[in-house]
Amino acid sequence: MIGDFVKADLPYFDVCISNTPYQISSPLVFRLLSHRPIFRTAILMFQREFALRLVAKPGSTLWSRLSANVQLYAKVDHVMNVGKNNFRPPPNVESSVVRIVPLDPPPPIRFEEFDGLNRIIFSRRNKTIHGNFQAKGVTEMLEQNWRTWCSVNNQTIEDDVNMKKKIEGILSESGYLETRAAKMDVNDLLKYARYLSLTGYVS
Ligand SMILES: C[S@@+](CC[C@H](N)C(=O)[O-])C[C@H]1O[C@@H](n2cnc3c(N)ncnc32)[C@H](O)[C@@H]1O
Repeated sequence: MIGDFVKADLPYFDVCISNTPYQISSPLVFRLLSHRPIFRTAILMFQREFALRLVAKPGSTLWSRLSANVQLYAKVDHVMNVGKNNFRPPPNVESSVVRIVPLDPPPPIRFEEFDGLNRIIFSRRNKTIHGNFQAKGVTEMLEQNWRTWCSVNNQTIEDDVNMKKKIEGILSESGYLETRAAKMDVNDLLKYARYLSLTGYVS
């Protein structure tokens, strides 16, 4: 293609095959997943570590915000290893080819809402959700989201809001208080993100 794949207007396509520089791996994947109409399949080459995070399963050491964000929207498979000695001169890193097949229809949540939750809970993925929501800065951000949500939805805000208590209440209601992101699969995360989004805490 001519131009920057991440920024250019993309024409209709059914299949995408690419071997781009590895520094644009993440924007490339998210550009593809947000593209409409949904394409059929993409065959892409990435640095091995990035590819393994794309396909990582919940509970494994590589399960991360990237794995969850991508697997919410697509089925991802590792197709083959491509060793560095296949190139002249050999690069410093190993490569892998992956296949990305977007889910059609896509899941019923905005990417920003799902990623908003993942950003918080994968920052310390082995801590409990409860622990992560107590982290410095997180309570302030949730309060900001909640206040915006209240004003958009014409909800009255009490004078003396105890945000920590409010968040504790929401977390216990959700049933995920003691769960760790490292162990949550995409369905758990989706359910939880929808819950927080409906109550105004992630946006
Ligand atoms: C590793 S080479 C691969 C060339 C060829 N596709 C192949 O497999 O032999 C990476 C290619 O990606 C192109 N490229 C770099 N940044 C890009 C971007 N942001 N959008 C689209 N193409 C890009 C480069 O111009 C270069 O041709």
